[in-house]
Amino acid sequence: MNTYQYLWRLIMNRPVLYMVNALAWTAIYLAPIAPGLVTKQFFDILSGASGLSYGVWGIIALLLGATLARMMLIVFGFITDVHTRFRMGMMLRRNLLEHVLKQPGARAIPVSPGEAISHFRDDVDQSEEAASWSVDVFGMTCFAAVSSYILIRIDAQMTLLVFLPLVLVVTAAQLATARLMSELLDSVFSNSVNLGTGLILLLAGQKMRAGTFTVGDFALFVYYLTFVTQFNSNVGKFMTYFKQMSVALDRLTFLLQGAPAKMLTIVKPLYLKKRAAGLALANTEEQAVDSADHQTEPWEEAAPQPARIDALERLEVKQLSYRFPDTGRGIENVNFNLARGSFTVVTGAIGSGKTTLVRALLGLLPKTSGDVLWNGRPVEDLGEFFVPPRSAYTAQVPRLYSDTLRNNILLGQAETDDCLRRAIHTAVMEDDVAYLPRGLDSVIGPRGVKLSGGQAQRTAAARMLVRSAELYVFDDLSSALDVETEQKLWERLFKQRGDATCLVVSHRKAALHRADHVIVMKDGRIEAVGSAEQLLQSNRTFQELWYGDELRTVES
Ligand SMILES: Nc1ncnc2c1ncn2[C@@H]1O[C@H](COP(=O)(O)OP(=O)(O)OP(=O)(O)O)[C@@H](O)[C@H]1O
Repeated sequence: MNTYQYLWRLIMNRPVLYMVNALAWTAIYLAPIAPGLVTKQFFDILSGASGLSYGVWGIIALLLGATLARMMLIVFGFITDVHTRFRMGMMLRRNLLEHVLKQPGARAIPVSPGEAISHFRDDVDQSEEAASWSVDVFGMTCFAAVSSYILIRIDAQMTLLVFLPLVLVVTAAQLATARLMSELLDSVFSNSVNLGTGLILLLAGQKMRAGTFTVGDFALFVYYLTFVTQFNSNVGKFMTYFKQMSVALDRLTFLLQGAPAKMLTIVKPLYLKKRAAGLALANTEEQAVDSADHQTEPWEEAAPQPARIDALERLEVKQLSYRFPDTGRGIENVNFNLARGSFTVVTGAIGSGKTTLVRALLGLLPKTSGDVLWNGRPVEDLGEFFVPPRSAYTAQVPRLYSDTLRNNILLGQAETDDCLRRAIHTAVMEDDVAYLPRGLDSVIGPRGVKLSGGQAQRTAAARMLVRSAELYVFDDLSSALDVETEQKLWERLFKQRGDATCLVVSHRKAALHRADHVIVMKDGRIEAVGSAEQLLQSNRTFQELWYGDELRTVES
């Protein structure tokens, strides 16, 4: 999709609303034609070049009426413009977000979250801006056409001088490279218009002396020139915005990671609340889209019933592989089974593939090959399947938000019974909550900066434990915990988990001791499987990890 097609598809998002907006702004830009002609008449009357047809008060009343009418048009134009822009921007953000949310969680965006947010904000704004200015350019072109027709009829030579700067502007904007900033273009525009004004003054003086040009004509030229100035700089602005829109399109397409750019502009319902006032037309369009795709708004539907799930008896992972496209590293042909109620620890040296394994299993990374079977049935879409109440997951790096501790843990889930208190207790957070100035209602700062590393990890654990799940997956939960706290955490978890199944990435003895099975990873493959006792006898990697941990404990 090139930039023209992108602009066209944005416009076709709400074609009727766009047309209403274009008509409103065309009327606004054409509005000065009438007061220009009235002004000419006024000065011609004063200088005696024309007879008195309306009277001076009549002319003043006409000017006031034209100004009032233009003001009302401008108010209407702003309303239509806001509606048009808002819907374009919402459509882009909605479609982009839908795409991102459907991607495997760990590869949802190809850039950092901060960069993605700025693409969502700035690139969408740039696109909206260019689309919105296309309306102004159309309106101003209509003004240029009508005014030049009137001016040519008065004096063709002078008209050329008025419109000469326009030609310069369009050429300058066309030649402008990415490095030529819009400020520089602006200065080119205003100076070329000043030049034009000077030339008109020089020529008008001569012609007025020769009697071929009236004071009214002069007033009309100067009056229209003001609007031609606007036209010049706005055409230039549109061209600059259009170029920026092309960059914005590239960035937004990059976020789609290979998906077709057309999906950005697919028209889908926005679920905007219907307004009592506002544009009847816009409402009609909204309703048309709504009735085509959806009969009711999501919040008007009955609350979704919790998914009926098939309790986990046995999870089988067969030949699971994933390779990172850039490094070629990852996991290769991983096979293991988890029985209901078992506690399995995945261990291995740094970079051996533990995180990649759990992420590929949960569909957070798109598996290259292999199968996952839940009670013997293959799971089609791992990312959609492995969510509460089937499974809950704590990532190695907790993702916390600038909100209260309570909201960070609940993450939108309703606070029922004493689930929150139990989750906090299992995650060994009760003392931290007691010491925080406002307890669970303390705001923890951007990314949870007000919490220590251990507190942040336990908050993430509480977030997972507050959800009841058949399968709990912990990725190196204890890396920022002291040995004593970690010991407590596993003890409490063992007491409270019932027959939930646990898959834990860890190299710590507190977890390894409790494991029914330990899986040792090396270079992306399973090197050995067994109990900690068996592996201590037979596996060198495991021995190194075990004694290395002991050494670290002694040193600390
Ligand atoms: N985002 C990534 N892009 C490319 N390669 C990656 C990426 N993440 C991990 N890898 C590579 O994949 C391999 C497995 O990494 P992984 O993070 O799964 O190891 P790990 O055993 O979990 O390590 P750690 O103990 O540090 O968490 C490593 O060689 C690593 O360099």
